[in-house]
Amino acid sequence: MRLFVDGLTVIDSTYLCPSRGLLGESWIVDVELQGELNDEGMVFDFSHVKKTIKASLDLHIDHKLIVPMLSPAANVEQQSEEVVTLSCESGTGAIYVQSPLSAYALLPLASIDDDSLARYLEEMLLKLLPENVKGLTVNLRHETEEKPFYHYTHGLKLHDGNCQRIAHGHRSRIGIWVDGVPKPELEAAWAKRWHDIYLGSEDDLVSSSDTPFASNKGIEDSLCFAYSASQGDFFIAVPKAQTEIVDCESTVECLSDYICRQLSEEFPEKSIKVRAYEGVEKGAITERTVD
Ligand SMILES: Nc1nc2c(c(=O)[nH]1)N=C([C@H](O)[C@H](O)COP(=O)(O)OP(=O)(O)OP(=O)(O)O)CN2
Repeated sequence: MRLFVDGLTVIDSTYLCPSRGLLGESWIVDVELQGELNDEGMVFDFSHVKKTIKASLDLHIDHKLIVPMLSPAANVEQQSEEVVTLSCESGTGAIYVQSPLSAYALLPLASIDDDSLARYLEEMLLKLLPENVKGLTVNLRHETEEKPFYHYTHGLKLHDGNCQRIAHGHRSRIGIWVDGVPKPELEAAWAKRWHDIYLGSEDDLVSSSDTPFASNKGIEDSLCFAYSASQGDFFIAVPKAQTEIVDCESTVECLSDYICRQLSEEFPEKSIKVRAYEGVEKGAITERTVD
């Protein structure tokens, strides 16, 4: 017997890609369980499927920086029991991160893609399921709607949960209307501008000398951001060309307002509406009207 749950949860994380650097991603998770019926006539109660699998994904993968430990490009050093540093000479420049250990998912994989991550999750999650469940298939998918989107990585220092982690991210669609008319060309322009971007707040920008990376290779071509939050101290250095400094926090409300403000400057006589997503099926709307 096979049991399925589509769209069980969404993983919003960032992974290290040796060629493209830090990639914010949102994976919609579908699962299929293969097994025998238990005394209740079920393979596994849906509510337990949801709780068990979501809890494990939240603990081990969601809102983390996912690092393929078997890639020669990923250098991970444990500074103390709690603090870990990542260095990577990526195709887009040098990347350095220092965070609490809990902000990383250090996986025994050579690279991260939908397939390798799904196979890893199958192995990890099957161990949590009852004995009558003999197999598990995980399918990781993305939104299919044909709309421009960007991959962004960020951290919310003021968030009291896991969004404070300095390198987690999302794959996010963007909708723009000018005087009520949809503008696919502006949506595409923002998707291009924020393609594989790190969004750092102006308030968190620091000199490299105020980070543990001061003398690291390629640091002169990087921008550094740092802050302390309830989970610990966070530092990141990202290639300048892959970074945009925003004059606000990077909550989706502030980002949609930021995009709207920039468009209002570009089109001062026009009414603007921005619908910015944070991952899948959620986000914020900002509207500026002119009389
Ligand atoms: N109003 C807002 N709320 C939150 C924002 C935000 O910008 N505006 N941002 C975040 C985080 O950045 C986070 O990455 C969002 O992830 P989300 O999946 O929604 O968070 P949860 O893990 O709590 O939700 P689940 O989907 O149940 O995993 C948080 N909030």
